[in-house]
Amino acid sequence: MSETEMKLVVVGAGGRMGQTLIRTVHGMDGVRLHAAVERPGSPFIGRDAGELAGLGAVGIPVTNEPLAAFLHADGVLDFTAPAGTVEFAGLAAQARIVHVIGTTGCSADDEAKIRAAARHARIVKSGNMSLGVNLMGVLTEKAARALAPAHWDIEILEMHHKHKVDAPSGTALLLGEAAAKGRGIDLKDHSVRVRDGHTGARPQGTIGFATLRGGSVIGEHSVMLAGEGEMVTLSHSATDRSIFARGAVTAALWARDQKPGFYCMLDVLGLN
Ligand SMILES: NC(=O)C1=CN([C@@H]2O[C@H](COP(=O)(O)OP(=O)(O)OC[C@H]3O[C@@H](n4cnc5c(N)ncnc54)[C@H](OP(=O)(O)O)[C@@H]3O)[C@@H](O)[C@H]2O)C=CC1
Ligand SMILES: O=C(O)C1=N[C@H](C(=O)O)C[C@H](O)C1
Repeated sequence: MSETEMKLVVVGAGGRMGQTLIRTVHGMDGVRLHAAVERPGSPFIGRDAGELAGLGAVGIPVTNEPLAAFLHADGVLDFTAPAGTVEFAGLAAQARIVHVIGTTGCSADDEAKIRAAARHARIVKSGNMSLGVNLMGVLTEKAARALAPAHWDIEILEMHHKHKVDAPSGTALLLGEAAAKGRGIDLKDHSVRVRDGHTGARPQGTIGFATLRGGSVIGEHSVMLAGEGEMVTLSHSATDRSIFARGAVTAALWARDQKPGFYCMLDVLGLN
């Protein structure tokens, strides 16, 4: 075990991403699992984090005490739920450590609290931590900019597993923000998130979202740019959650050398 290895805490350790993160930290150089956290009352408390993730015992029992876990750590990997993420951002600020946030579905109020915590913590937050989706964001921005004068329509389609609780996905919103940036407009004033009944014709300049849920789909996203008689589609398929976990660990290692502040994956990947 090296002294320079970054000591990481996985919060939401029993979740789909929590277990993937534990396996990924175990398999990557330069990092090691320092603690694993779940909420009080969780059936996972006290279980060995490695056994939970299918690795065999690693000697780290899951705890429900995040502050104690953060105090001697270098960073936190957080794919949980908005209320937990806001709490963990405050604790990461107290501990002056890195907080990598993959949690989606945060409200504007949650975002403001997370940004306030970034005065003391080094926070990296993204609706999608994969290299492929962040590249797709850059391509979407470029395509939207190039096609704006021709008034092509932009629609964003996503599909996820049946357990997902927020919509549109964080990725769909990230891609929508990229399209809006390319067009030089504010997404919140131009997005159409629901269509039902007699909607009337599509208002020009809007960015539409459509959401599908079912089965075990990890994450499918398409940006459709539709003109008269032709269409360009950019798409991304996630076939393994380790793409998000590897991105999160890469973000933690990058943020270790940054000043306190709020960053995104484009900063980490040098795509900004
Ligand atoms: N940015 C990205 O690249 C990605 C983001 N995500 C996002 O990550 C989040 C989690 O996804 P997923 O792993 O599928 O969800 P899961 O429901 O499988 O896992 C979430 C885990 O976090 C736990 N949790 C929730 N609140 C707290 C808290 N306050 N303290 C401690 N533990 C807590 C849950 O416990 P309990 O069950 O008891 O509530 C659960 O074990 C979602 O917001 C999802 O959209 C997912 C993949 C990629
Ligand atoms: O909940 C998920 O599973 C995922 N959530 C993220 C999102 O909301 O975009 C990222 C990924 O698509 C998986």
